[in-house]
Amino acid sequence: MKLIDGKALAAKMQAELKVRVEKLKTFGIVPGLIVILVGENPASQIYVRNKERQATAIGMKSSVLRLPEEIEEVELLNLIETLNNDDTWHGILVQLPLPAHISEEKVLLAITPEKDVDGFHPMNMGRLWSGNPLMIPSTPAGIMEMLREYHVELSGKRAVVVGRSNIVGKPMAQLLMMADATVTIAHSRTKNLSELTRQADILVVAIGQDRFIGRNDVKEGAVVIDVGMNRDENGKLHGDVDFEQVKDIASLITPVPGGVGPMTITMLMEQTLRAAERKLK
Ligand SMILES: NC(=O)C1=CN([C@@H]2O[C@H](COP(=O)(O)OP(=O)(O)OC[C@H]3O[C@@H](n4cnc5c(N)ncnc54)[C@H](OP(=O)(O)O)[C@@H]3O)[C@@H](O)[C@H]2O)C=CC1
Ligand SMILES: Nc1nc(=O)c2c([nH]1)NC[C@@H]1CN(c3ccc(C(=O)N[C@@H](CCC(=O)O)C(=O)O)cc3)C=[N+]21
Ligand SMILES: [Mg+2]
Repeated sequence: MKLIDGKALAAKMQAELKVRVEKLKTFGIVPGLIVILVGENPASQIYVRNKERQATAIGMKSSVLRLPEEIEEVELLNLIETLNNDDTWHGILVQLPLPAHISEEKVLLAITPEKDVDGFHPMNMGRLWSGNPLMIPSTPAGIMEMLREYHVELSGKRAVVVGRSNIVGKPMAQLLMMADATVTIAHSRTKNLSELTRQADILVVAIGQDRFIGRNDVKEGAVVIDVGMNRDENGKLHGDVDFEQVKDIASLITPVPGGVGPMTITMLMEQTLRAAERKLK
């Protein structure tokens, strides 16, 4: 078994991003990412702090707007409209999930697709699925970078993605398909899931179920990508894959933490930088 070190790859990419940021600054453009955080979700607080730290570390401008849980939907929509027209910000990210009284769909539609660094706007989703992407969701984008870095061959390989969310499972499947893998998407209603996952050369798991995938669910030599982030009662983080059970079966495997998570944040920075670089053209 070999570990896919997401943390190390993220650090390497950050150094490259820093050079691009400096270059852009010589043209008078400071790339900026603004994150909107509604309410007090403790997990979100951590991610948002990590994003701010990383943006600052590579020389980007970054700010977090912390809004009260009770904010009205229309206020949030107005704020997004203001940010859409503010040249300081090349990327706008609204941290999910949102409180129940705010429509996620309306909020995602309000962000101008050019600044939608998450790639969640229907136009960006549509562009990805039609094979002409503008912004790519950062978690699957980071996974593709990891597969590239570790020279994982995808063409003609059998890939199984477990989970069909708009932010991870679906875009992941499309990126793998664009790389010529044969892709199957599984979800909570899939029958004989284990039989399916055991056929995967590349197995991506994004379901939010603590250590759900075990030794009998993985083919010998498979590449296993674990997106899950599950915190146990002691505050310890676990993936959707039982790392201890699977590590000696997989040829390559991502740990949690230190795998997909750090790459997600770095790819967000990359998309923001790309949005800013487009201003030069
Ligand atoms: N490291 C990172 O950068 C990120 C990590 N995450 C983590 O990844 C996980 C998934 O996130 P997200 O995609 O947003 O989750 P969602 O809750 O939006 O989607 C979960 C998906 O998993 C499926 N699912 C749930 N239980 C099972 C099961 N027992 N068997 C098969 N499929 C199942 C669901 O099926 P159905 O559609 O039928 O309900 C659904 O499609 C979470 O742990 C999250 O914290 C998320 C984003 C980024
Ligand atoms: N609009 C929006 N965009 C997102 O990209 C988005 C979101 N909403 N909502 C929540 C999910 C989750 N997510 C993670 C980012 C980084 C880590 C990360 O850095 N994880 C570290 C550990 C962090 C820790 O210790 O808690 C690791 O895996 O090593 C994890 C999860 C982004 N998300
Ligand atoms: Mg979710």
